[in-house]
Amino acid sequence: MSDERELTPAEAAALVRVPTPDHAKYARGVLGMLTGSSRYPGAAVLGVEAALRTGVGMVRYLGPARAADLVLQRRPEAVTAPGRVQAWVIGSGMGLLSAAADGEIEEAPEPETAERVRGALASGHPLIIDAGAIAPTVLAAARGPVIITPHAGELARLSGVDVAAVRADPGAAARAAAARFGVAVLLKGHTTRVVAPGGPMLVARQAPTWLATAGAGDALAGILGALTATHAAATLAGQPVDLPQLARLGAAAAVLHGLAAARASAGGPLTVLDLCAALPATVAALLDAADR
Ligand SMILES: NC(=O)C1=CN([C@@H]2O[C@H](COP(=O)(O)OP(=O)(O)OC[C@H]3O[C@@H](n4cnc5c(N)ncnc54)[C@H](O)[C@@H]3O)[C@@H](O)[C@H]2O)[C@@H](O)CC1
Ligand SMILES: Nc1ncnc2c1ncn2[C@@H]1O[C@H](COP(=O)(O)OP(=O)(O)O)[C@@H](O)[C@H]1O
Repeated sequence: MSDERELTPAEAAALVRVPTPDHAKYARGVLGMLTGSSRYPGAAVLGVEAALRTGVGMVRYLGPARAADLVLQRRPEAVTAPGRVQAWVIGSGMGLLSAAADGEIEEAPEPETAERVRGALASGHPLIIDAGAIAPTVLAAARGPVIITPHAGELARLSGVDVAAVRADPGAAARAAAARFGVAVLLKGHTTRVVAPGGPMLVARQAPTWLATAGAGDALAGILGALTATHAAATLAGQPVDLPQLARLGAAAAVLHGLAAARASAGGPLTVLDLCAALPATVAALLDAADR
């Protein structure tokens, strides 16, 4: 018997924090992004674009200089100066990061970026860990609650198993990694599965197959980052961003991502920037439907 359960659009809508009249940018939430590299600067641009269009008080983009220039060209709203942050996205478009037991990052595009990654891992804030940062040593250095966002290949690498084993039973592979590493796991694919250790298996299936396109995962990390930062900013009044809540936010991000992809696709191909452009109307439609 499958223990999978689809997160409904109404549940996803309930996880979107709508700003109230007394909200200013810091109260809405600040997302820090350590993404991109000179090899993959586009991943930084896509993640920032997706986060801003999902809705957040501020994005601080703190990755390497070339990527920062491109991010600012596309999105002058992004702030590239360090400062207050309530949640972090780390890893999309970065090389393989590995942290030694003492928290030392051995490989990173630039020393300043490595230092910032160390700081983010030690901050205690919720962490969305993507792509090359999905490594046991990085997870061991993380102090805050973590959700990882692997595709099947990245989950296989993390778990030390063959990708065929992940594909044969993706739910079991995600659940095993969650238990082993003490993190929430969002395993991407046509069906995206999200699970926290010992929690229910939440799934999202809204995405059209046209979504299998380079950079789609970078946008998903940005969407999840925005949802997480807005919740982390409200922790005192609301539910803490613990692992079960991170899993719910992950499933809500996957629902939004899939619905925005469907809206952008309209039955045909889409680009990731098309998906991002469709996010505000997708959020509005989700909230509108939940209101009725
Ligand atoms: N415009 C950009 O800057 C882009 C940057 N990207 C970044 O590129 C880096 C590498 O991404 P990839 O892991 O896709 O790299 P690769 O395409 O180099 O793949 C690495 C390995 O993972 C396997 N793999 C890839 N997708 C898989 C899947 N869905 N299931 C099973 N195995 C899979 C590949 O076969 C390969 O063995 C990441 O940091 C990513 O964030 C990508 O998101 C593409 C767009
Ligand atoms: N066949 C598919 N149908 C629908 N969505 C898919 C399919 N394959 C992949 N996706 C989605 O596309 C995105 C790809 O992310 P990822 O593998 O990280 O690629 P990239 O690193 O190029 O961004 C994920 O959100 C995943 O759920």
